[in-house]
Amino acid sequence: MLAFGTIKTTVLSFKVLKLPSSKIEGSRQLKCKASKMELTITQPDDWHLHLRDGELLQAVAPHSANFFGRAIVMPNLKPPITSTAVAAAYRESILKALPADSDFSPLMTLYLTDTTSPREIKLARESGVVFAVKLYPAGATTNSQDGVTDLFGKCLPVLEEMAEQNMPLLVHGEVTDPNVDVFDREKVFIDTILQPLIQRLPQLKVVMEHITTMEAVRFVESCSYGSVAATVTPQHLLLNRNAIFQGGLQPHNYCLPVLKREIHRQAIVSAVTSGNKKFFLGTDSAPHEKRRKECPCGCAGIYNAPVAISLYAKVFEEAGALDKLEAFTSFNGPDFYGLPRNTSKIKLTRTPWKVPESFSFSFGDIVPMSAGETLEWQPSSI
Ligand SMILES: NC(=O)N[C@@H](CC(=O)O)C(=O)O
Ligand SMILES: [Zn+2]
Ligand SMILES: [Zn+2]
Repeated sequence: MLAFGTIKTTVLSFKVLKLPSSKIEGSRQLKCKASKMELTITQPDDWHLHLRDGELLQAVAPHSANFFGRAIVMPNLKPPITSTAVAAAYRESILKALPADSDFSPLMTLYLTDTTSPREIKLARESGVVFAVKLYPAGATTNSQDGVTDLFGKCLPVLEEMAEQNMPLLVHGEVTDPNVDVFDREKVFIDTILQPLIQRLPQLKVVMEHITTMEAVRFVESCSYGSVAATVTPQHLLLNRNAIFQGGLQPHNYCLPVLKREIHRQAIVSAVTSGNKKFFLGTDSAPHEKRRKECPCGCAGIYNAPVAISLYAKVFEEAGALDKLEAFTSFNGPDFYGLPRNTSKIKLTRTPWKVPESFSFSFGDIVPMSAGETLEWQPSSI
């Protein structure tokens, strides 16, 4: 796996110590010593998470519940979560999969199809358990075969109802036209779907999920605050497309949208570490069994739940922007969704720890992002 730049402990400590206290949200929370450093932040939420179902859900839910307060749970199960009733049942099974003392709160989403009705959106809003609707262009990614074939042709009444109900639309922003190069699919989606959509329905709240390009950064920056935002994954902040081919084919670095060139990675890092409130944490942690990744026609998706907070801290540290980490992990998301910020805190300690090569379960193994690597920051609850 590629690492861009090294962690410069002395430089970092110097930078943090030098920050004017007015620039550090709750500067008393940053305690620096020469060799050890500790950071206390409001508990983060994950605004894009795949928890799956069945034994996979049982296996992965505790990893997210360890340090995240809430998560927007993706609906791309088989069959997909297309109604509020099914979303409520799925929520119950997630709660059952959590450790007994967990306060983790799953925020459910509906999977938009060509036949979703405006009435379903009303039901979703009234339920209090559904917080967004997810657009998968049919064929764009894992379990998207029931997704939308023609957004403007089939879904306008539903989108109008969503705007009315203040129900956010979350988008997997890639076109599926096989003639469009796989590295250009996000950019073309912005030009042909997203721009026209926000022009047509400026009231609709849209989250561009897992952005991967400088064009997406610019698009989100150009939209007004509160109408369009973006989630950002650890992999799109830390890796460029070389990581898919480094020393041989690396299936555990394959996700969708696919990793892009280094200039795109840098644009995303600049955007999130600038403190812009339109960008927030969404891991897109997407577990697949090892044998479904390491095979011909392997699945897209990176399992990063166990390492995500450490990796985000690494990105902000390398950019000299640890003072902006908390807003990205814990404020910008709830502010955009109109939800309260968490009140509990977590601690990040500079305690190097080795990421397991894999997690073993009765049904098989799951390989996490950064498997076998040593990470500097270790989260713990307070
Ligand atoms: N990101 C991925 O590569 N895969 C996700 C689907 C998605 O978020 O597009 C999955 O569900 O496996
Ligand atoms: Zn996606
Ligand atoms: Zn996803």
